[in-house]
Amino acid sequence: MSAKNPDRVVIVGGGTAGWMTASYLKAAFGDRLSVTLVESGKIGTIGVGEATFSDIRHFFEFLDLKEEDWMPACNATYKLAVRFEDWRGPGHHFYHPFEQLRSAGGFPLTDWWLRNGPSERFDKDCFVMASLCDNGRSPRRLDGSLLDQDFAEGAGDPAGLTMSEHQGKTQFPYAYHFEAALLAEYLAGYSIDRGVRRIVDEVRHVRLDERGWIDHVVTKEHGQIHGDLFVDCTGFRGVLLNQALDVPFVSYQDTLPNDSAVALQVPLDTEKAGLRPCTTATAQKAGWIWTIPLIGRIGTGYVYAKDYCEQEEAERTLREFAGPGAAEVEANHIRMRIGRSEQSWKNNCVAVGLSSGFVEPLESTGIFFIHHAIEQLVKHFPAADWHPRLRERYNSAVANVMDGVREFLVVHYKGAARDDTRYWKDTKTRAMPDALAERIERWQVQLPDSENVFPYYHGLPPYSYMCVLLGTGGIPLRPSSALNLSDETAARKEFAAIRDKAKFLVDTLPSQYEYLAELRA
Ligand SMILES: Cc1cc2nc3c(=O)[nH]c(=O)nc-3n(C[C@H](O)[C@H](O)[C@H](O)COP(=O)(O)OP(=O)(O)OC[C@H]3O[C@@H](n4cnc5c(N)ncnc54)[C@H](O)[C@@H]3O)c2cc1C
Ligand SMILES: N[C@@H](Cc1c[nH]c2cc(Cl)ccc12)C(=O)O
Repeated sequence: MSAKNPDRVVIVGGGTAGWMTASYLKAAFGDRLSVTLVESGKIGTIGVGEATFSDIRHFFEFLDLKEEDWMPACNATYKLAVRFEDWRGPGHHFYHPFEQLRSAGGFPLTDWWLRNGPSERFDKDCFVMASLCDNGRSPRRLDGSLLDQDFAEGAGDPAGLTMSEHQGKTQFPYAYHFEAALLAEYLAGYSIDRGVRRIVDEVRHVRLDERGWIDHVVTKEHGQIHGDLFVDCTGFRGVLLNQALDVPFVSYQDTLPNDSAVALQVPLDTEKAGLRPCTTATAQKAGWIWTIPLIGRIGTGYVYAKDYCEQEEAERTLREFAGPGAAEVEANHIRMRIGRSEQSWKNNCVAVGLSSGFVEPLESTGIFFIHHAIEQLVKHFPAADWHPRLRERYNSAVANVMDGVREFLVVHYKGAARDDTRYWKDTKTRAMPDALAERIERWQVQLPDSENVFPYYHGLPPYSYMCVLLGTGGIPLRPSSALNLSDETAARKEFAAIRDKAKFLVDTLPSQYEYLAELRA
């Protein structure tokens, strides 16, 4: 056992996970930590991964990066919500926004809405963001100020807290869309400027010592690369953790059958088309299509289950959906490994990114998983004794985040009212994660709250569950019985205030295109 604290990190993989890890570790430990990143020049990155959680702002803040520093370089746009289309039935849409749910008389507005909502749109009645999305508004004014002082940036949040310690405080009003490859490139420049050594080469062998810990990796042209801690960012291959250290992979496929995707990058005249400030997930016969508006192009892709749809049919469906602008664009077909490694940290090897785990991008969680993993790695960084408790706590936090998100995604399918194809019919009878069936039973009598959703931190607050259940429409819900005896004056006032604020914001905010054109000028 080494007598010194580990201070040499070797990262294998140069995708979003690799460069997010390298840049964050450098920002955390500076020159006290040596970081080497090895990435193959021949094995491509996954090439997708463009929408995020709002928490990602803490990543950029930690690196001391402002929006004007990185957004133009990554063709980035704002994301106020996910817009779900055709999940309840043809022509229906609803939003899952970045906006705290208000209460009246001690009960969430959604309870009051179920009892006697002002309209058939719970999202427009309970959240201002739904109106901003419907009208293509920017979350910032042309002077750069945020849309509303209610969303004060970081108000009262001490700097440096991890995401899990932020949840439940001010819900920041937006996330981002960006070109994954451009972000990786930007972070590579940031990292190399701060002393990260980049080696473009393929790792051919992983050499273990007598304890089964990684002693070094052997590359094709740069020989042996030694280190103390090895970070596996090799994507779905899991070259270090799953292959060399033989850590099993726990599949989620029995509950989430979507295992394939086909993606297109469709050129876009942004000025002519405008910029919808949200990700769109449009339900299809055997899955759903994502639409992510970027500067200059639309990122779009069909996530589907190969047991219900051949890849040729999936590509045809996507091309028809994307329209003539996609005619000359090459399709990127992807097989997705759905699930997580049994443990993401074994001995002196930590997996971050697809090598650690992945679920379909329905709620844009891949980069959230990376960010969470890196924060937790810093929080549990080993000392000379490599205390196993640190690894155990890390593995538990990472496993819970992925298991919790998996459960949240299953709720989308269990709740989807549409049942027009074998795929959608099967969603209702498919296996569920343990305890979810009981949770769904309870939600039909008492809406989701902090006591009856997945019990460990997984990045999603109870109101996210409310949005999905109310939006998909397939699970019968009812308001708290206490409202039968409650005065609804306060709720009526709250609904009126939301309606008035939404109208004011739509009337006074610039379009997203107008704001970003200024930012890029
Ligand atoms: C269809 C799809 C849509 C997605 N959409 C989103 C989204 O909207 N939002 C989101 O947050 N996430 C999304 N994701 C997830 C996101 O793409 C990934 O989390 C992110 O790109 C991280 O990928 P990675 O760096 O782990 O792996 P990769 O991008 O696959 O990178 C792997 C790296 O390892 C290197 N490598 C592999 N083997 C070796 C070797 N032997 N030697 C040296 N180098 C090696 C490769 O060269 C590459 O650099 C999506 C994923 C898929 C599949
Ligand atoms: N911590 C997450 C939770 C969240 C709250 N609203 C949304 C909406 C969507 Cl589309 C994803 C995630 C979330 C965050 O603040 O990003």
